[in-house]
Amino acid sequence: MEELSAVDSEAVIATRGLTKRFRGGQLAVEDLGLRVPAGSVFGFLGPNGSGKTTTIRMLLGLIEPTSGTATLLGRPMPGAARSVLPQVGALIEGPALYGFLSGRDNLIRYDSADPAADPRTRRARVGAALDRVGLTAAGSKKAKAYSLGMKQRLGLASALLQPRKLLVLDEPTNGLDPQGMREIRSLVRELAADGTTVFLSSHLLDEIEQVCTHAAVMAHGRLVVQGPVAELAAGARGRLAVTTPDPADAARVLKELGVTDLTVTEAQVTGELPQGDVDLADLNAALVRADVRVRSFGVERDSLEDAFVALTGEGFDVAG
Ligand SMILES: Nc1ncnc2c1ncn2[C@@H]1O[C@H](COP(=O)(O)OP(=O)(O)OP(=O)(O)O)[C@@H](O)[C@H]1O
Repeated sequence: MEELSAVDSEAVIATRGLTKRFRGGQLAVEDLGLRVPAGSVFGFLGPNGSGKTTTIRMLLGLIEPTSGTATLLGRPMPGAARSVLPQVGALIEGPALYGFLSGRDNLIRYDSADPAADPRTRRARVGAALDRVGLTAAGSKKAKAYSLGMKQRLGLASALLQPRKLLVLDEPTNGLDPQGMREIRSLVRELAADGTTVFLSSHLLDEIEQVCTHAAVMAHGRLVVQGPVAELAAGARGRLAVTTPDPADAARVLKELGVTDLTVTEAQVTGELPQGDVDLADLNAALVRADVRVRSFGVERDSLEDAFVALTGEGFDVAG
């Protein structure tokens, strides 16, 4: 078992051939090889139904894989669950809260259920966790009076009662308003700055771009791509945009130079840059030589969303 950690000691989560077929025959996750580097904020991205929750449940030892292996903090799951899980904070599905108890009392109750938690230091631990998520002032309010964002933060506080090497968050901003989303995102950044590896699933691309250092993209139970977010976004080519009072002439020149998928409007031409190395200065010079008057000239950087669509040929169910 120890060789597993020797193979990839810097990976906090590593899976090989991880597969889950449910009893009804539904193949939810297929041959997944995931690698989550230590210290990363890792976005696990995919449309609804692409297998994210099923993967997370296998990682945490809540369900058995049909085949393949998973290691968490270098130890095999589900075999090492008893020694590994105390170092992992998890928030999957909405947090289970007692509405009639205050936020603070919810955490006290949660902490009391942990046999390893010292009762003498409980109040201090709960106070620190409330402080961590910015709920100190609201700590004595009943949880049922909390906004969704506050409930989600209280759930995070419960995952932070003990020091954690890894936090696993399943759709932590689902159902939150923009302000609630921002709060969770900044909390995730703070936790990562303290050295905690954060693995979070989301179906929102811009969220992943804003907060994650690394990402993996799932579609139909399979891994499409994984790596540093900056590299994933660079995977898609940029789109050239030229603003000009002579769009027809500009389009003709650009076409001759290999620009494809041209779109011409009254004052602008956009198109896909040709494959390979293209010097934008040459394109601009060619336009000028052909007496095309250029007001602005540039490449619109593709987002991770463009990269995703290019890779999978599908978009996201953003409403879902
Ligand atoms: N217990 C189960 N029994 C049978 N099929 C299941 C079960 N759980 C999930 N599935 C199916 O497996 C596939 C992947 O589901 P999963 O919940 O892992 O996706 P997801 O990416 O987490 O989506 P969501 O964000 O909607 O939870 C879906 O087609 C789902 O219907």
